[in-house]
This record gives sequence, C-alpha cells and structure tokens, in this order.
Amino acid sequence: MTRSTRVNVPTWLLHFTVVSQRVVLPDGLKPAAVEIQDGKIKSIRPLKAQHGFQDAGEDVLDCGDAIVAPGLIDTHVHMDEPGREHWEGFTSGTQAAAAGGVTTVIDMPLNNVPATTTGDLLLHKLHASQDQLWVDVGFWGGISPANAHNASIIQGMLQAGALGVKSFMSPSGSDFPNVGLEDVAAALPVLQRAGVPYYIHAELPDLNAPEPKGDPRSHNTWLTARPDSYEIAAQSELFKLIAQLDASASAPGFRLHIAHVSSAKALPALAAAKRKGLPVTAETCPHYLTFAAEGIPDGATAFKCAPPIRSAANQDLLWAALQDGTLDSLATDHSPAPRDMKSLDTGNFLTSWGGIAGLQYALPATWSAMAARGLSPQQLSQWWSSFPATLAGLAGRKGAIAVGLDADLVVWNADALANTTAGALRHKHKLTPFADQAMKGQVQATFVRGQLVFSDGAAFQSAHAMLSPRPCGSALLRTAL
Ligand SMILES: NC(=O)N[C@H]1NC(=O)NC1=O
Ligand SMILES: [Zn+2]
Ligand SMILES: [Zn+2]
Repeated sequence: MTRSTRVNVPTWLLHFTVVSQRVVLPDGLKPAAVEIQDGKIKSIRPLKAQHGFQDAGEDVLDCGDAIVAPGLIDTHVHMDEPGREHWEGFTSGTQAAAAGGVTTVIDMPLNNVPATTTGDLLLHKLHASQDQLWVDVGFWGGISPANAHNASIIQGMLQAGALGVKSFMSPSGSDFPNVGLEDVAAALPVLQRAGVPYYIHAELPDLNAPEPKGDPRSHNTWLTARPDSYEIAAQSELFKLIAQLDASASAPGFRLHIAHVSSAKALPALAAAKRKGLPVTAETCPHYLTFAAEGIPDGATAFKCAPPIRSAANQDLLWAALQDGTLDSLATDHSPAPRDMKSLDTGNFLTSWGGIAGLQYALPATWSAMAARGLSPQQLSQWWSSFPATLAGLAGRKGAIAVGLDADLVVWNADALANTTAGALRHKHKLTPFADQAMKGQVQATFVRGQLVFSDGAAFQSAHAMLSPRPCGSALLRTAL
C-alpha cells in the first residue's frame, strides 16, 4: 500500500550535516556530526569535543553546545478534527508540536466528530488532515461498545492505517462511549493477533459513589470525585483479562497500554503485572509530574483533567516509577477546549471541560523537572522518543538518532528558559496551566525528515536548512510504513 500524504521537497535542500557537542545517540550523549540526506540519517560520525567539525565539502549546521536529540513522539494528542477544529485542529496542533520539538504525534480517535470507530471514518479524518500537517501524524482507532464485538470493523480500522486502538473505561466527556469489561475482553484477541497496542483510559468509576460534595471551585472537590480507587480498579480488571489470554497467540507489537497514570497507588499492581511478564506498559504526563493538587488555586480550571492531578507526595512516586521502569513513557494527553467550556467565569471544576492543553510545552515541562532531579537528556529521549516509537510500531523508522532512521530532530538548549508567553504559543486556545511558567529547555529548531519546521530566530536557518514554507508532515499509516 502506498497511501500517503507525503510532500516531496527537492532533495538538494535535504543534504546537510548537523553538528553538536551534545548529540543524544543510543549509546550516550556525545559530540557528533549527523549527516542528513533525503529525509533520513545517512551517517553519524564522532567528533573530538575540542576540535569541532571541519570538512569543507559539507553543508554544516553547527549547533555548538545545544542538545541535538530525536524529535519527541507524543502518542496521546487530541487534534479534534474533523468536527471540532474550533477546539484545536491539525494546523494549529501540528504547528504547536513543531514549536515544541515534537516531530510525531499520534492522534486520538476522539474528540473529533464523529469519533474514529471505523476504517471509513479514519479515511475521513485522513482526508481532513490533508495539507495541514507540519509534523508527522499517526492515528489510533476507537473501540466502543458498538464495534468491540465486530472483528471485521476493528480489522478495517487497522487496514485503513490505524496504528492501534483506544478505549475509555469511564465516560469520555465527549461523544465516544466508554466500554465495559466484556467489550475489552471481546476486542483483546483481535488486537493480540494483529500485533497492535490497546491504549486504555483506565479509570473504573464506582457507579454507587455519591455526588461530589464540597466547594466546586476547589480542585479538592474534583480530586475526591475521581479517587485513586478508580485507577486501581480499572487496572486490576484489565490485568485479569490480559492474564487470561493465550500468550502464544500474541503477535509482536501487541500490548495493553495504560494511558495517563496519575495514581501512585496503582503502581504496585502495575509493577507486579510486569514482573509476571504480562504485555502491559504505561505512561504518565508532564502535568502529573510538575503540578501538585496542593498548589492548584481555587477556580483554576486550566488544571482540570481526568484522572486528576494528585498530591506532591504522589508525584514523587510517579517519578520513582519512571526511573525504575514501572512507567514506560510520557505523553501530553493534549486535550484543549474553547475557553467557554472551561467554566472560567464560575471557576467550577465540576462543570469545566476536563482536559489540559500542553502539547507545545512537553519538552520544557519535563526537562525543568528532570534537571532539578539530576536526570539526563538521554533519559528524556527514552521516555519521549524511544519508547513511544516502539509503542506506535514506528521503532524501525523513528525514535532515535541512528543511521537509516527518519531525520526527526530537535535542537534544544538545556539551560535557557522556554518562551511560555501567549504570543509564542501555537495552540488554538491560549489557556494552559503552563502559561508563563519559568521552564528550562528552550526548543531552538525542529526537523521533520530533514525539513526545518520550526526555528527560534534565524540561528538555524541557512541555505541548506530553510524553514519549510508549507506543511510537510506525512500521515503515518500502519499499512504504508
Ligand atoms: N475527552 C477527552 O479528551 N478526555 C481527556 N481529557 C482528560 O482530562 N482526560 C481525558 O481522557
Ligand atoms: Zn484519557
Ligand atoms: Zn486523552
């Protein structure tokens, strides 16, 4: 299959060498010269730190001490198009990604309308995305009670190019019905045989829970409405289902992936499931790692998301779980909405849209907190590029700086502050809890398959790396990889 929206840029624009004293390579942070041709990494040569790069015959983009890393792969983004492009949309969403050093996003099957639950609806979304993509974009299909029991519809989504599928176990807040355990159980063997991930929003609500009490302007009221027990219960039920599968029937690439783990209390069972060898992985998000419930002001609904942001003590345990491998990756769950849906006039956490806009700030939010903990840029690339590429089935093509892979690169300064003013923000809506935060990790340039899609000032533009004049991202379809 060759279905693709790739735009061909003349190859003479795409032969140059990126040089830096700090390139994130699979075996460490090193001085290196990365040669790019035809959108791929053609060669990687070591550099002597004290000498710099000297080869008169090559077009060199010298990044000095800036970090050159694999572009980030955000596997959890709601672009909301078609149908809710007034919430975000592919143009603003992928421009924000580019400005944030995110070179690939995988779009969720909701909150676009209708939700992406058939192959035809995926093609409809693909059509809507045409000529709007500034970074590469893949798609998850959606599993709801309406298609979970129909293997040919699920296979149809995969044949149309979905990289895997996604379900909610609690109401999604939009028009994508949540599944029950019987639906998950029906879909799992189909996904297992197909070798694709099953991404799950794992909160299992207690249907007998009383209506939330307390001041609706207090984040604490929202927190008590979405207790840790919802995450614990959902994961526990999922692990039981996964354990019942015939492991020998799993094609490579199949796994259950737990979206946005917020509760540290769910981590011991997750770690135990992994120790048993169950095909389970999990992510958390920058907002859970950088904000704490104690610090959320009354009425500040920009912070509302599900599962909710929990305590500072909980946050420390999420960091520990990332470091010990219980959590595998990071993703933003970028889920913006128009201002009026965030109940800013009343500050009511119970009526506000649940969803945080953070796509453009993935790198600085993560890095600021990592730098404070003494963690390394390689570690950031593991959580933001390497594992996400594996999850999305893109590991042979993206997620590392290695010969033969797509030249998806982010050049970033580890010490400079990111510009977090509204003027620099490319999201369609400027409401974000990261607004005006002092965060280290300034993205200086972003390359998607060798094409410059973002440059902070003129420093990284040259005759050989000119800012792309038009959307040059591709749709990443499973059937065309
Ligand atoms: N519908 C939707 O995007 N929901 C997301 N928002 C959020 O805070 N958690 C989600 O799963
Ligand atoms: Zn979710
Ligand atoms: Zn989401």
